[in-house]
Amino acid sequence: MARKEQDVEHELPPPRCHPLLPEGFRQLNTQVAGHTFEAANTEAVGLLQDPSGGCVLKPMGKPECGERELRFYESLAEAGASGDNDLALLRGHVPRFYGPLKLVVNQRERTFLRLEDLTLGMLQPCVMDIKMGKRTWDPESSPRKRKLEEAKYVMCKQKLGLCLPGFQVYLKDDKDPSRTVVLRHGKDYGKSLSVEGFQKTMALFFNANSSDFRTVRPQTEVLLKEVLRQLEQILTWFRGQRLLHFYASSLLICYDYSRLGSSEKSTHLLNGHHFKEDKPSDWVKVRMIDFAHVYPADQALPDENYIFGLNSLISVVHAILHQI
Ligand SMILES: Nc1ncnc2c1ncn2[C@@H]1O[C@H](COP(=O)(O)OP(=O)(O)OP(=O)(O)O)[C@@H](O)[C@H]1O
Ligand SMILES: O=P(O)(O)O[C@@H]1[C@H](O)[C@H](O)[C@@H](OP(=O)(O)O)[C@H](OP(=O)(O)O)[C@H]1O
Repeated sequence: MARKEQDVEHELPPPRCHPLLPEGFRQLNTQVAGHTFEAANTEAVGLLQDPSGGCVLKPMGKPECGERELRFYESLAEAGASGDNDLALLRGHVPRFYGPLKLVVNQRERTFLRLEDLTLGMLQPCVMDIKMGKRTWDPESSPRKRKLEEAKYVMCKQKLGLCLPGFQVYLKDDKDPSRTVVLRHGKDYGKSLSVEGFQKTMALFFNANSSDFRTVRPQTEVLLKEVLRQLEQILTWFRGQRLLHFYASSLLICYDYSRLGSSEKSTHLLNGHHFKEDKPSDWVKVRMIDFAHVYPADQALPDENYIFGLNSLISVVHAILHQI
């Protein structure tokens, strides 16, 4: 049966401008936050998708930010070759990196970072970008940038060490359960959230408010437990490392709504053979993204700023799990 879908919220509309892109590439229509294409400014560039390569392409933006992010991914690649150190262990928590690529976009050559598409294979991708830490300005920020950052997302950021620049979620339409709706919100919504609003939004994102408990609940529980498992692994990494401090970096939580509806083991077709598979990590991904402001750790101290946000996030997800 054909799936019926409908957009219900339009604060964060799907991209409607038409940048000149090289053949085979398209705008990443699951991009929920960050720098985007703009109809009136051909210099503004968002993320691209290379559907044949299974990757997304992130433009290197402001020179110092782009260079820092490239160096970060390159240092991880080098560490990977040399084994079991903190940098090598971090590779499991970030998208795979396939190197830089020059592309001509809007008639100008730009460099992109090729990254694993975290939504790859998801039929109905739910995506949430959560920016981590009370402090989102880096050690080289001007007093002006620092002030700007401190004035944003104030209600959540200062209490939880978290803020919500954007998300999209598939939901069952309350009025017509045979329909699925897509809800998208951007940074204006995130900036308006109180702590309570943040908690409610998280529950909504995990489809944990659904009145359709009988069918949805078992898989919602699987989803929440898997998110917690991946968050705990990231926390373990942060507790052990003294190398890096992450400012204005995000966690991207992605899951496939189409896997939420059934608690039965799903069967997939591979090379004509059906096989059973029920690995939540296949359809739930929590990864660190956005490394434009990663710095060597000050005095080799742990990144308490990030750890504080991560602990809050774990508490919020735990509370949702216990209330379903
Ligand atoms: N590896 C990925 N796979 C899938 N989607 C991604 C990936 N990386 C980024 N995205 C999407 O792109 C968005 C923006 O990513 P990112 O935060 O890296 O960009 P940015 O322009 O540096 O953001 P900011 O303006 O906060 O600095 C994310 O919210 C997410 O929707
Ligand atoms: O959340 P908002 O209000 O969108 O604010 C943006 C956010 O802080 C981004 O992280 C930052 O990009 P960088 O991380 O690349 O600095 C961007 O700076 P910019 O406008 O100078 O690009 C800000 O505008």
